[in-house]
Amino acid sequence: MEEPMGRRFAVGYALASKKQASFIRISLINVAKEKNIDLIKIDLEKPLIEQGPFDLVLHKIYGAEWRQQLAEYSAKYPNVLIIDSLDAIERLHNRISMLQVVTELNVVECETVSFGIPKQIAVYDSGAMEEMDLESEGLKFPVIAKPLVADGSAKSHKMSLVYNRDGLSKLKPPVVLQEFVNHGGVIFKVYVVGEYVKCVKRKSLPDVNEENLGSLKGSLSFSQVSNLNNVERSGAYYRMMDLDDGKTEMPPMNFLVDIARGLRRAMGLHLFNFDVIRDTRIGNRYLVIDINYFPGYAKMPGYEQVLTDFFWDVLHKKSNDKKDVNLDGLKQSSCEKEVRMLVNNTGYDEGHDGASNLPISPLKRDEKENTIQV
Ligand SMILES: Nc1ncnc2c1ncn2[C@@H]1O[C@H](COP(=O)(O)OP(=O)(O)OP(=O)(O)O)[C@@H](O)[C@H]1O
Ligand SMILES: O=P(O)(O)O[C@H]1[C@H](OP(=O)(O)O)[C@@H](OP(=O)(O)O)[C@@H](O)[C@@H](O)[C@@H]1OP(=O)(O)O
Ligand SMILES: [Mg+2]
Ligand SMILES: [Mg+2]
Repeated sequence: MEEPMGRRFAVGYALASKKQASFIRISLINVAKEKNIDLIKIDLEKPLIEQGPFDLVLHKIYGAEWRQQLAEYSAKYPNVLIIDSLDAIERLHNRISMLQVVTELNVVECETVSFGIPKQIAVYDSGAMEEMDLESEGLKFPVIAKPLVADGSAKSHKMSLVYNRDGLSKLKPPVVLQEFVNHGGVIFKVYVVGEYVKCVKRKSLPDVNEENLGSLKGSLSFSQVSNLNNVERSGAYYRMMDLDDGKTEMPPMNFLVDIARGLRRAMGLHLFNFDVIRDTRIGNRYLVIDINYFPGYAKMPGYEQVLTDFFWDVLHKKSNDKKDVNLDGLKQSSCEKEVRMLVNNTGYDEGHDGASNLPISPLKRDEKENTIQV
């Protein structure tokens, strides 16, 4: 049912100051305002329960205390929407569980494009690292070593490209050792906002020539752009990273939309992006290498409208794309044959949300958690 004329909605946001500075721009506040949506800062110094009331809480804050605050808030205001559930978000804090979900999505009968994840293993301590036999794990040098924990800390973005055993010995477990896949120095970042999907290409690590491996020293450390300081993260930086070479072919959009939809449902999340590379050995094989909760949306041109539309949709409990929610039948094929995204080997059948095992219906409230189902 439509809200009465003039009804305003309060969206509370709980964000770290860096995130707030990049995301809550005056332009976003104004576009939202035009749609009767007021964006209101949640004061993290005060108990959440004393603030609001909000129709929707948007957050990128972690930890037991915040979890408790959200639970109390939901209990006091059973109708508040919390986007997204902390349990669902926290699956992304471990680089194994983060990508596991990708392997549980299945594209049936698509001959032209395929997707997956690079081979990877977690190493939990130095002893295990010393004994590590990459080959028996199905890996070979070079590998990329990533902190197992991906909690947004500076540490969690510190990576190394490891060329040989010497490089392995310098790593500080727990880490994930991931197959380094040559991908032509281009990464595709796929931004998801509910049902909206946008792909951009950026510069990535250059290919490694295996013939040169012997001459390279143990490892090369680097850190991802998300932890550069504000000067380094200026517009000029992103212009430099944006790849407008005109020659890199984008992955098929409907293929990405299928993956995005599958991930959204399997993870029970609305706001995330995923990084995709094209395996140059195989051609049309795409690998998901990273999934991030509530990424840097402000880098998307027109993000104000996209986010406002999303808020409006969820606040009005409507779905733009009902067929998207109804998983019966085969639709939106990624290739000429029909493609079906299924959450397999989880025991969930169609019409279920792999993350919460609750039946899916269009943006319906989960009364227990005050989250909405995707
Ligand atoms: N398996 C891989 N093969 C080749 N290059 C990779 C691989 N994994 C990561 N990279 C490169 O390393 C970069 C950092 O990796 P990743 O995206 O996993 O780190 P992150 O710190 O989680 O990044 P973000 O800031 O997006 O959260 C990627 O953007 C890509 O350039
Ligand atoms: O800060 P930016 O705008 O670059 O956004 C980055 C975001 O940092 P922030 O949430 O602290 O802002 C990162 O979050 P954490 O992993 O560190 O939690 C991660 O999501 C990156 O992938 C985002 O970069 P993008 O993928 O969009 O290029
Ligand atoms: Mg990344
Ligand atoms: Mg990441």
